[in-house]
Amino acid sequence: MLRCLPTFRARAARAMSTTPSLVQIEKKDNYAIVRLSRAPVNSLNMELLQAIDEAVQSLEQDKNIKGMILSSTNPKIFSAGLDITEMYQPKTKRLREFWRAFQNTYLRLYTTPLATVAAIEGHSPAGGCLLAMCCDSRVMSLGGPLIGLNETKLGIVAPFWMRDVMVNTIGHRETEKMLGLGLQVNALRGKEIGLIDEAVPVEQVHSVAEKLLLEWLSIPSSARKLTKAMMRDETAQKLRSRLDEDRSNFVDFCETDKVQSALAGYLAALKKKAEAKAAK
Ligand SMILES: CC/C=C\CCC/C=C/C(=O)SCCNC(=O)CCNC(=O)[C@H](O)C(C)(C)COP(=O)(O)OP(=O)(O)OC[C@H]1O[C@@H](n2cnc3c(N)ncnc32)[C@H](O)[C@@H]1OP(=O)(O)O
Repeated sequence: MLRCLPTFRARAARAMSTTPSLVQIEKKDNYAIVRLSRAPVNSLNMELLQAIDEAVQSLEQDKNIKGMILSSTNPKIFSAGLDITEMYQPKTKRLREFWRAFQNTYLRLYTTPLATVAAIEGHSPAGGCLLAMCCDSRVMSLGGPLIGLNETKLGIVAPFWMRDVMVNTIGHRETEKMLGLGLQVNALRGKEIGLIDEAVPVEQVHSVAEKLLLEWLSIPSSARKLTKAMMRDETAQKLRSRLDEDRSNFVDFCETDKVQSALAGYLAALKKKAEAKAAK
């Protein structure tokens, strides 16, 4: 048994060195850069959601770390939102675990005492937009990338807590339009409506994100954390008190024929677009 141990350890080490990590953490002096790293588009499957949750939790436990920049290893895509293949033709048990992972990741990121800034270089639809909105500030690159909650365009409905976070960020009327019409906007329009704090050329996204983070970190820490809690706890508590009900609503909705056929159509359209791109 003891003789097996080094072999087992060597295998585990090899596996760890070859399995790409879904989230990369780079620690700086008193903050970390957390890069989503699930090719090709950082679609949020259960494992990526759990990895984000664990990454934030581990940074919260590190006494030297006071803040984080949430970013992507893919400069063209921040995150494509929830992985649609998790919701299409699902197994109920996995679907339930997937939604719980989404709820947990939202609650962790929205209420973390760390100061958080989203550095958005590329597209950020739906669940990607939620991750960005959970941060204290958002910097986005000018030009092509779009951000927004586009769920209605897919024929699905965002849960109340995604709506609440958007209302807290851009107000009721703008949310009504963005959410109802499934709109995605570029950085300039995002800045006009308060969804984005800074719209800058792509090469400046990280330096401006760092500047914003340092501004948050210049505030006396306990005052900053208590104020964040005061602003956000009520919204988070609304979901905490209804976790199971929200999950049941999602699972029931997702498993309807109507939603399954909408997801099938959307996946087929994505595939067709990808094939046309590859053929060029
Ligand atoms: C029932 C549910 C009820 C309630 C849930 C409410 C909450 C839902 C939240 C969500 O997040 S839903 C997901 C919404 N996301 C989107 O609409 C984004 C869809 N994707 C795109 O628009 C584009 O892919 C892009 C992100 C702009 C990137 O474009 P690009 O041209 O760079 O890549 P391409 O489109 O070719 O995609 C590459 C590859 O990735 C697959 N893909 C893309 N997005 C997703 C996704 N969200 N889930 C799963 N897979 C995705 C795409 O099909 C291609 O795959 P292929 O290479 O195998 O063809």
